[in-house]
Amino acid sequence: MASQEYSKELHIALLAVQRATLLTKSVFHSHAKGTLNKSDASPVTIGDFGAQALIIAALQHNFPQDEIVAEEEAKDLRENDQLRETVWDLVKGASLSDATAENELGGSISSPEAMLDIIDKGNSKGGNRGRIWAIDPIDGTKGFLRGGQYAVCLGLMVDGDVKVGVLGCPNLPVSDSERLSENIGADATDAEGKGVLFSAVLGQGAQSRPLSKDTVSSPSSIHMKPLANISEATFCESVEAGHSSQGDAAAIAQKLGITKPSVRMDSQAKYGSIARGAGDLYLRLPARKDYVEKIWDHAAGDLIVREAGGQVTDVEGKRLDFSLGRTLANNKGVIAAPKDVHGEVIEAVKSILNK
Ligand SMILES: Nc1ncnc2c1ncn2[C@@H]1O[C@H](COP(=O)(O)OS(=O)(=O)O)[C@@H](OP(=O)(O)O)[C@H]1O
Ligand SMILES: [Mg+2]
Ligand SMILES: [Mg+2]
Ligand SMILES: [Mg+2]
Repeated sequence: MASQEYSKELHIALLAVQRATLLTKSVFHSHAKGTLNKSDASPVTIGDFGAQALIIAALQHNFPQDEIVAEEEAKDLRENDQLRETVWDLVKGASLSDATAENELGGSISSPEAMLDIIDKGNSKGGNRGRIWAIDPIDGTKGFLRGGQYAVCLGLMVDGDVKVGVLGCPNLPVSDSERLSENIGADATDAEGKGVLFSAVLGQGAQSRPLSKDTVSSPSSIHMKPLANISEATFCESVEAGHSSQGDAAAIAQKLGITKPSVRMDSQAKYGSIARGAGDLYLRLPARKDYVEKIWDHAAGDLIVREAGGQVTDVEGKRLDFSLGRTLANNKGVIAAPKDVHGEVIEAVKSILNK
């Protein structure tokens, strides 16, 4: 069989996300989390730094010419010896149990200094030319800290268009058929039956597979759930009220006749959940006028939902534009829904937001 376009990129992305996701799980279970507050008051942990180092190392080994846009930088680790050592201890011990898979990722990083330089390789400005990977080593860091939902996120853009996307969600159920419940955001655990990788390649559909400790497991195709009536929909939104205008979300739901309470969960696990039909809609309404969304918070999820039969736009109905640099400078908010009802949702969104 002729290999499909982007098959190597997908394979490496799956392995890299899997290895990094396992590192974040080990941080959750056995380490002090080394939490710092960044200048925007959001948290970053040793898990964020470690996962970013592992993913970039794997990309550099396989695709040395590619550029990388990643959320974190090594500055705090350069200034704090103890923090650097803690992250290094984690990173040097992280490997997939399958030797072939680990080899494909280039094996371990050689030294703490090399690790810092690797983390800082995620400083590309992004843009509309060439191959650029977008990495969010832990999306939903607050969810991660409280044992809720979070995701390790990786997307490949070529000339500003997302071609490959992978999400590692260790606290979501493996099963695609389990519908979302209200407490999934707060009470998630990575007990038996939990841990899933979502992926998509443009034009080739979307898939899920169980998170494993060695090589990647075999996939199942995922699809958004057909909605006979929009009023039956379950919609997802952010946990933090400050990230999304939840009063407006409730008004939009009411306008659409939706009576079920929203499911609040952190991270791109929201995109994965609707792509597999566990939920139906994702509403992310702009709350703070000055907040501009980052490409690493949406690249993989946008593609996975579209390849599962959904449409993803901003609140005005414009497709997300990943070609403008590190941010979605031309978009406000995100509305993701099955293709055939997306227009109806946008009309409701506009009617509430324009009031
Ligand atoms: N003010 C504001 N408005 C909107 N979005 C913001 C804001 N501040 C931060 N962020 C980014 O949101 C990422 C987490 O999004 P979530 O949907 O998981 O939000 S929430 O945690 O459920 O509130 C989170 O990603 P991580 O930093 O990777 O956790 C942030 O990049
Ligand atoms: Mg962050
Ligand atoms: Mg994020
Ligand atoms: Mg993050």
